[in-house]
Amino acid sequence: MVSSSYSNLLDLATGAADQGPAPAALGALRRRLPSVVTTPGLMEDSPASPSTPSPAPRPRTIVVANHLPIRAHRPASPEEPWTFSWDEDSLLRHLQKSSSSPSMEFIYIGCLREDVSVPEQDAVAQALLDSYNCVPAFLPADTAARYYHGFCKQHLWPLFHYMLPLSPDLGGRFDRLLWQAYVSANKVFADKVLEVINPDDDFVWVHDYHLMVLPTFLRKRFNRIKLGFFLHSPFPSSEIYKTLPVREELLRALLNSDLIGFHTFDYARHFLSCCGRMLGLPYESKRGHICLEYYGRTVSIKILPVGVYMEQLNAVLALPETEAKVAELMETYTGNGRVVMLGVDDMDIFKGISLKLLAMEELLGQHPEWRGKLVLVQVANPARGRGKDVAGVQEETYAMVKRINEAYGAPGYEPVVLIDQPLQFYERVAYYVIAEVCLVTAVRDGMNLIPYEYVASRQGNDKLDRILRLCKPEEKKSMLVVSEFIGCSPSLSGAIRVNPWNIEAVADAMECALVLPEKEKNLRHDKHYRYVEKHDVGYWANSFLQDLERTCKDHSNRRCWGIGFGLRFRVVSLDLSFRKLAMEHIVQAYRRSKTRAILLDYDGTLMPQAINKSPTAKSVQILNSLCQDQRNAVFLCSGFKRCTLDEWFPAENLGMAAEHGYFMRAEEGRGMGDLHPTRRLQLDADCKAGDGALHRDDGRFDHRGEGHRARLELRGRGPRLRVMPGQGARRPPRERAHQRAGVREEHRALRRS
Ligand SMILES: O=P(O)(O)OC[C@H]1O[C@H](O[C@H]2O[C@H](CO)[C@@H](O)[C@H](O)[C@H]2O)[C@H](O)[C@@H](O)[C@@H]1O
Repeated sequence: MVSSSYSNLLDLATGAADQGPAPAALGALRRRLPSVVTTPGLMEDSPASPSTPSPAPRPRTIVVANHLPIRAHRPASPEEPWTFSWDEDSLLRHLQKSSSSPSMEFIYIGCLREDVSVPEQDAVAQALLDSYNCVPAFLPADTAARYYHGFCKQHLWPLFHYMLPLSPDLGGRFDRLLWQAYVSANKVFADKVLEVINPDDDFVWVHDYHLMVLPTFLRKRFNRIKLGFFLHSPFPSSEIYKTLPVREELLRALLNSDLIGFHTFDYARHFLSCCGRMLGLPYESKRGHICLEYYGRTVSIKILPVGVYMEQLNAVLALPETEAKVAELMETYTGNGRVVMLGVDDMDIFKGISLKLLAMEELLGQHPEWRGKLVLVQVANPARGRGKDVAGVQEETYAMVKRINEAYGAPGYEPVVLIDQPLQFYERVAYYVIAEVCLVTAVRDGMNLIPYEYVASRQGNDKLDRILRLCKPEEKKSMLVVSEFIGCSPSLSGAIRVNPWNIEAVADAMECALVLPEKEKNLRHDKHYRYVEKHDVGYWANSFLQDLERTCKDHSNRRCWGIGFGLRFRVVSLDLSFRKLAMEHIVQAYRRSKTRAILLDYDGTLMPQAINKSPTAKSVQILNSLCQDQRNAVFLCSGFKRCTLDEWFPAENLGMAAEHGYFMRAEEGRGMGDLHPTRRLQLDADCKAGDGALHRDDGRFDHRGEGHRARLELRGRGPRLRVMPGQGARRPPRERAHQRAGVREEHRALRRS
């Protein structure tokens, strides 16, 4: 299937720059080398003789993310080596541990959270590779700061969470230096992938907004790379996204992936609208999958929210320290007749902690019966970004907690308990176990797994049931109050959904969550638990990787050409049967034929992409002589204005579609000239007057004329005109029949042309 979005087929046809996969020899060499090489040195020959058939390679997925799922421990003295351990809280680690394909090997590429000095880097890289299959990316300190704290945290993160940089104090204005650092950092990650990849066999899975231009670097090197991308943050509405000065670069870079994943339907919808509105790319549904066609490549869209790692949660629930902590918390709270509501959030501007506190204040104000009884335990993890906005959130939180506790507290009773020290995972789980309600009032969050963790923890186990004094499994319950602006919200149909900005409504929802009949709480819990257990992180990862494999299975049946510079690089992919037209074939066919339709494009095809866009005298002369030949129907398509084309191409008998088909001039008696003349003139006249023609964002022009509606579609498979009887003035039946016949004829004429 050939894309309608080729901009320059001549570029493509010169084909010299086929940057397809490495030639066979290089491919074989790469396979003979160990998969990963990080330190220079002599390689031993492969033990297998050339005639020994090599075993089928083990499938590998290279997982690339900003941070490795590793904790690095700095040595006490420079003589000692660094030590490492897995970061058991990392989603990327969970992804591997819950993979359903035991033969799949995972390699991780990412930064360490700790700074490693340049002389130590080789040893650290080797140790990580040998023991953890991890390849660290080391960024120069200034690039790292500008890339992460700069472009990621100051620009992308706020914008993707709907915060516009309206002033230097609010969000911060776009800074091109930070953008350049982002691109450079992505390039460092790309180089690491290129060091380890077996391009014919390996899958690459890139994670999150930190690495959005990485797909372009990778596809540039290996045109047929099997590449997936998952965005963990929200993808904002196109009205927000389009304010980003590098909006097109990021979209085009993502489109160099084969599969792009989002947590929710809305994020995917926003991305697709951006592709439609900013790049003119429509999407389609192919056998139940949403796809975009980008220069002949199929880019699939995956909508699947991530899940929690159930095995780990169950293991932590069974720990003796968890049981001890649960018993301790039961004594502190339940033993004293308290009911706990729980919030667990990073202390950042999008988590809505202060809105939650306002709602708690409102609840206690409106419902005196809860005073002395209800406790909001708010766990606040340290923010991951830095800046005055974070300090502002902290200040406001402390002030509000103080105010509420002063207003409604009593000796031995604090309505709000703020825990702003990092908790161990088992401690957090213990809080989940004893909490009657979990509250998430973030104003924006990509997904947020806190409600899932809470539900799974409330399911608990037999021992915890005894500590909680639950007699029957049916008595298990959990209640969720969640913001409608977070990614997990659509999956939690039993949660009470709130607009976190509506303080009274949140307070009502909190109260409702407390007083709902027990039976109702049991049912909601059961429903959520069944969902959370099934849709765990393994389900998510396996489903993504399966879709990636499916999307890439045709790669070897395509011919690929890389075109475009820098971040405009893209791959044109064509069927294997596609052949470059040879001049002698054209000349022979031209001589043989008696009736010829010659369709020409004037935007970069007939003439080079030049500053002076007017045709050369020679082009005009050739065009004139083509038009003079009675056997030829010549038609010129262009994005230029009609008056400009009229001036440049005075040839008689030349058909023309100006402004990408908005204006059509048919060469009389042929091609477009076969259109029903009255209708065509009427349409043309109306369009000229700007009357009744409506340009839509999806590349369609709708026109309402007397008694008919016309739609000119410029996207997809090329210009198409559909004329339909309208709801306007009704005509007599005979005239209507005549009209329909005319419409059919127009249709046929257009298809022919
Ligand atoms: O702070 P960063 O290092 O830039 O990382 C951003 C966040 O990444 C992770 O959260 C995101 O992915 C989660 C899982 O898909 C999702 O639940 C969450 O909504 C996303 O924001 C990480 O869990 C966060 O701590 C980071 O802030």
